[in-house]
Amino acid sequence: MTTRTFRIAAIPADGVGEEVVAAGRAVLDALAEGSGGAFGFAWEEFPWGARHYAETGRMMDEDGLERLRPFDAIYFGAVGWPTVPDHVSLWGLRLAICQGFDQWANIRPVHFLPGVRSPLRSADDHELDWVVVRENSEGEYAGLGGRNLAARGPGGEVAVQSSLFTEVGCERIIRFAFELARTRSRRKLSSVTKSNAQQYGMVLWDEVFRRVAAEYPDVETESVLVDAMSAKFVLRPEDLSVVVASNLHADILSDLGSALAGSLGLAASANLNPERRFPSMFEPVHGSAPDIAGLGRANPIGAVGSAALMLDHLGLPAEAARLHRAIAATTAAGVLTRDVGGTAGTEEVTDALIGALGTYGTLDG
Ligand SMILES: NC(=O)C1=CN([C@@H]2O[C@H](COP(=O)(O)OP(=O)(O)OC[C@H]3O[C@@H](n4cnc5c(N)ncnc54)[C@H](O)[C@@H]3O)[C@@H](O)[C@H]2O)C=CC1
Ligand SMILES: CC(=O)C(=O)O
Ligand SMILES: [K+]
Ligand SMILES: [Mn+2]
Repeated sequence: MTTRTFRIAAIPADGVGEEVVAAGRAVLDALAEGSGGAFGFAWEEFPWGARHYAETGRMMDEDGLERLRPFDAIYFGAVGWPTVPDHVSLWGLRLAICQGFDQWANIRPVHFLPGVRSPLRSADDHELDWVVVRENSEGEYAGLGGRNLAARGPGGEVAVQSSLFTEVGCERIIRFAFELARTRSRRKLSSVTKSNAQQYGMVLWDEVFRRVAAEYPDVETESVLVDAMSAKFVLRPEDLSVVVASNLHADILSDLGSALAGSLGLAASANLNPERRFPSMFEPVHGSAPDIAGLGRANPIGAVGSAALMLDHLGLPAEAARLHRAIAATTAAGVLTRDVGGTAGTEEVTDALIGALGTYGTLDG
């Protein structure tokens, strides 16, 4: 049998990023070992993050993007630590990679897991299953603006932070979301907007949504203002399937969604360059969680779910499904970290996931 070896760049970065990336790597290596040599991972780990910044003055090396470019995928933890201003660390690493590699589609699924109690208690019996599709290249995170102290003197500083909405940028993410909606049992796409207050960018977004929607008559659509959508996430979660939103709106809504599923520690994400001109990057939705970092308590499921999204992207859908089954078997067995009401540590959950791969994982995979 020939072995397909995938070259993966691991960037654990800061805080719990280190713990959950180690967990994800262990689970992926166990999966590869169980494949009987069909595939394997060649890892290279990059020590970028806040510690690297303290040593070098940079979050990542100057030639970082060039060095990452040949990899099949990037497996990322989380960036940010109290020693570095958050806007410096975020722009120096995660946004530098996402925008530098035109990873314009950020996929963030939310679903219930057996054995994990959602704060939406009445919804626990429903199949809650959404995908938030986040515009990941422009919008409110275009980095456009400036600060001007000189013009108005001390105490009068002015800052401008502009959003950029391009027709091309709106269309590609909205079309991507329609295509995704078509693959799901509930063919519905909800567009998140704020065009009542933001009369330029969000109105363009709405117009593109309506125009593209005409090409997908088989997909049910709705356009919902972001404030109302946040209420709908809580009150009518079963009415959502695919939700497409701007960079900022989807950032906020995806944290809300993962909290409603039980914890931020559960949520997975993929930063995709759909044209595959550049490597895509897979990371849990959560940040570096300085409040629990280093204690061995981080929930690894968001990072492991992100590894499943990476397997799908690498053309290994059966292996991705196997990983999802191992996650569900582990939570159903009550092996849970503290954030979801259990007592297990990161390593215990990781061991249970690896064990589940060997038993439940092979049922029909
Ligand atoms: N993509 C990225 O790398 C992101 C980085 N950040 C950065 O992370 C740092 C901390 O940001 P916060 O606002 O505190 O958000 P956070 O997501 O790191 O933490 C929010 C809350 O969720 C909990 N939590 C997060 N991940 C968890 C896990 N795996 N298991 C159990 N509990 C978990 C934390 O303990 C905390 O109470 C900041 O520097 C921020 O800029 C924040 C979000 C995303
Ligand atoms: C930066 C951040 O919060 C995110 O990418 O989700
Ligand atoms: K992250
Ligand atoms: Mn976020």
